[in-house]
Amino acid sequence: MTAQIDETRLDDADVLSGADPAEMLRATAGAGPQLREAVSLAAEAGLHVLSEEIRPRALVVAGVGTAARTGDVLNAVAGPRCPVPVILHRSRGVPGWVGAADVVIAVSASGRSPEALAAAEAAMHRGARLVAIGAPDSELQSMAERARALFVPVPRRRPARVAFWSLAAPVLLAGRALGMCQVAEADFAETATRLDNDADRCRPTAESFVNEGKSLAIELANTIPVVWGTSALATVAANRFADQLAANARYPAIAGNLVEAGRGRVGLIDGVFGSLADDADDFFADRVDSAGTTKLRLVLLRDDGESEVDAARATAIENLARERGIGVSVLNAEGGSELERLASLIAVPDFASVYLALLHGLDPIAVRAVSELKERTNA
Ligand SMILES: O=P(O)(O)OC[C@H]1O[C@](O)(CO)[C@@H](O)[C@@H]1O
Repeated sequence: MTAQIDETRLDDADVLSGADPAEMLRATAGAGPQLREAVSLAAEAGLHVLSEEIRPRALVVAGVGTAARTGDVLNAVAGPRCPVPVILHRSRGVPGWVGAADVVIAVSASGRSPEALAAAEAAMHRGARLVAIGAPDSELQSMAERARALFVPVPRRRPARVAFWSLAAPVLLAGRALGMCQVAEADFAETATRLDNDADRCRPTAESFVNEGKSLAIELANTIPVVWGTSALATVAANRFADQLAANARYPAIAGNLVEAGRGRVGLIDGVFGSLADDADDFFADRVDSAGTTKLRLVLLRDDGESEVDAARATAIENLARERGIGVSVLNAEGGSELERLASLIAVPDFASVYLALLHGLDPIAVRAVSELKERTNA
């Protein structure tokens, strides 16, 4: 059964502000200024000194949730020519092989996730070069000071997922200083401008028919989103979208790379949430409680960086889905640099996840289940 929705809610300013008491829309619109601020905070923190050091054997990005996504961003922007492996570590501590030849970047917006703190501590004991990124005056900052490590402050923003660019920029700048990726100052500036422009296009006062954030939310309403990226970079954006759909809108979403999708997951389109959902509609046609069945919606995040094979796969999967009556939304990356293209695939989906929450009358910030889980596990 699907939930009743009233699309006009999204074009009613009172409804939007009433359902968004902690102003998630405003926070989402601040992505551009946030990126500019993060670049200058990272410069003040002196990350450039890393360029004077010997290139590490490996770089470990340690953290959870949004903090961990920053490692995906570095990997995607650095691309396949990256001379140093970037390893994401999402549990406490660091991998057993980490030693003095490695760099550990501990990332935590609050500066207190047990995973990032344990990683910072382990890096200290193993003699690895530590860089810490997180809230000022936090446990992570104290630990960085004890270790005489570089520390980049991240202005406190709640929830942590809003701080995506504050966390990602210093990780990229550390990667650049270590000779792992090339991101020019102009790339950051142009990316911030793109984020500003996308925020303007998705602003609450722009009506649904001209507002891609709202229209994507409406397309996804009452569906199970399946978000596939056609390149490594687009896959980072796909995973970020799934994170945002879960946390902001409480929607389950499947995300990944099109290559993997083509090796098995594409079978979803023939299942009970795919083409069989139409038969279920017929079956329930006479029942009063039937308000339509939940069906997949395919979201393709496409990028000029995709290979010819991936482009052909994307078109084929799009057609297969449409032939089965499954709706498809396609977003194309725009911009010159990897960073800007990534941002172009993150900005509108970020807004869509917030508008989808508001469409259902859900506060996008207060996620009760997360708070309850933390209380019950003291985490
Ligand atoms: O970046 P932090 O503060 O370490 O938080 C890690 C993750 O934990 C959460 O707060 C959920 O518990 C996420 O929102 C966040 O990405």
